[in-house]
Amino acid sequence: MAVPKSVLDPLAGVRLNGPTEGFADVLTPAALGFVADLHRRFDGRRLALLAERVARQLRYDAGELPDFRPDTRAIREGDWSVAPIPAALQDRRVEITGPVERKMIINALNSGAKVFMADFEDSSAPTWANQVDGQRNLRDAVNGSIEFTSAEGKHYAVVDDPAVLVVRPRGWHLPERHVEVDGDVLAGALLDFGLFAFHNAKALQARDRGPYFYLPKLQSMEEAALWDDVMAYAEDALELPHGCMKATVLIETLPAVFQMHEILHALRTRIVGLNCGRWDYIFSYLKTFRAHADRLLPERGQVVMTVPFLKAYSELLIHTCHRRGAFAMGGMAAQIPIRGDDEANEAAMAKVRADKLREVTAGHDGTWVAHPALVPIAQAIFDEHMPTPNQLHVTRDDVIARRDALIAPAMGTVTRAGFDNNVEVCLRYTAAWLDGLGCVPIHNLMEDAATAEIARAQLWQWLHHGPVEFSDHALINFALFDQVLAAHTHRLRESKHPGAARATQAATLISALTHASELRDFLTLPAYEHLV
Ligand SMILES: CC(=O)SCCNC(=O)CCNC(=O)[C@H](O)C(C)(C)COP(=O)(O)OP(=O)(O)OC[C@H]1O[C@@H](n2cnc3c(N)ncnc32)[C@H](O)[C@@H]1OP(=O)(O)O
Ligand SMILES: O=CC(=O)O
Ligand SMILES: [Mg+2]
Repeated sequence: MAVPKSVLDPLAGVRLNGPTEGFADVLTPAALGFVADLHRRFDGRRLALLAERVARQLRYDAGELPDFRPDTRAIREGDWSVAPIPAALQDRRVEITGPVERKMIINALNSGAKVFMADFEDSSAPTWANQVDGQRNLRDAVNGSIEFTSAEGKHYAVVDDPAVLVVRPRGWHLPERHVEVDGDVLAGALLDFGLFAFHNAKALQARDRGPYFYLPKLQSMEEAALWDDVMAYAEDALELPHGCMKATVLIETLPAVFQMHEILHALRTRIVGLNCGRWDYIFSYLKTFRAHADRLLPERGQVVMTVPFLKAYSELLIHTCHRRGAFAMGGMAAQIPIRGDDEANEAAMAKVRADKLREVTAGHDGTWVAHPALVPIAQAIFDEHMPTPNQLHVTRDDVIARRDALIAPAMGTVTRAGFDNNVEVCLRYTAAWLDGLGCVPIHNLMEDAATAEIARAQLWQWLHHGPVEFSDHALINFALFDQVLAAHTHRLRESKHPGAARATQAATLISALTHASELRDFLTLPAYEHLV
């Protein structure tokens, strides 16, 4: 591996605040020097873009509504396409996602899915050990040496023709406090991207696969351009061909839906597609309109992809991508297999099938699943309705970009059960996350950082924009919230659920965030203060 020329004294100015024992093979001086170099070149821009997010949100709080940008009209109306897409990514009909845990990586690579998105974001709790072990696991997956033996003696190894690996680093907002450069805390995104690229890009490039990334939670084309510059610099520094690092961007914030052409354009030499990250998108809708009492959402179960603002978003994404030669990936249905109850399982699988059928017939080129058992289900539907590797030819010229449709309020109700479920999910997810688990099943649904954030943001809105009524006309109030939270905290503490030992700590956090007069941007930022 060539060491970037700029890294003359790799460790000068780098301080590790986490344990290093057992991590030396990942945290090599050259790898850390590379990451520090990225920090010095790009962190100032990252911080400025995060400040722009705050300023943008203040404008929304003051009544402004998100809209298409007048200054980028030429990009939207111009005639251009993204660069050709590599063979390994031409057929992405089913993508499995999951945290960077060793056994799950092997299971995901073997799942039969075309792509495995290895996730340092929504499904990962960024403990220092999770981050560094995750990098080692991915390096071993790339070099073909990954194996695992469970406590029960079951052996795991990767089969022939595994899924294509795509890595999702953390979003721009998350810090990695275990690494400081020149006294600044490193960005989680730069650590995840930097270590993965440093250890694997060349090896991947040498095969018919490459260094491929999913980029989460972007709000603007400038944030996309920052990623483009980081990747271009990394390609030079690691002596890789320009454009070999490929990106798929999640459109999972409300501001970003108004800049899809612009984001594709900013990354046009390396972007492969956009993905409908529906859960964060709903969370972002809630956050963007945190001061708009006329745009509260009904309970989570009613905010499905056929609700007008979500339908408008997914269809505009398909139309935009296909106009530019990029793939329009679908998203994640939250249902997972239910063991021991055939009827409930069949009902859950029917919901997954319906969701995938909607996606493929709308024109999506592929979709996400959360669990290996869902791969054949999603694949059967895409195989039946998408005989070609993708459907770039489905242009969806019927779709018109209309601001009001993209922000339309959603009708529905809040039931006592929906309120109770939001409290339970917030609490149990936060407790599991504090215990180092970033994705857990709760009542047979996958819950991760994005789905839990919806629950948290909704509770805040219903309580602060009151009086909000339940469907039975009783009022939602803080006394009830406190009572329901206390009951769930007690139940969790007594249970064997993940995070049971963290129940009280999680409850204190959720209570503070819900009572606070301002809706905080991310649950994971204050929670990170408590993570080891
Ligand atoms: C909003 C978004 O960002 S979506 C993307 C982020 N979310 C995700 O990636 C979801 C990932 N999924 C998961 O973490 C898990 O499926 C959960 C937590 C939802 C459920 O996990 P479990 O309850 O352990 O599932 P279950 O017990 O049915 O697992 C059965 C087997 O499948 C494996 N498995 C389950 N999900 C996955 C996965 N996503 N990838 C790889 N293997 C998996 C398990 O490791 C287990 O393997 P084993 O039989 O060899 O021991
Ligand atoms: O990252 C995906 C989402 O739905 O959020
Ligand atoms: Mg997300």
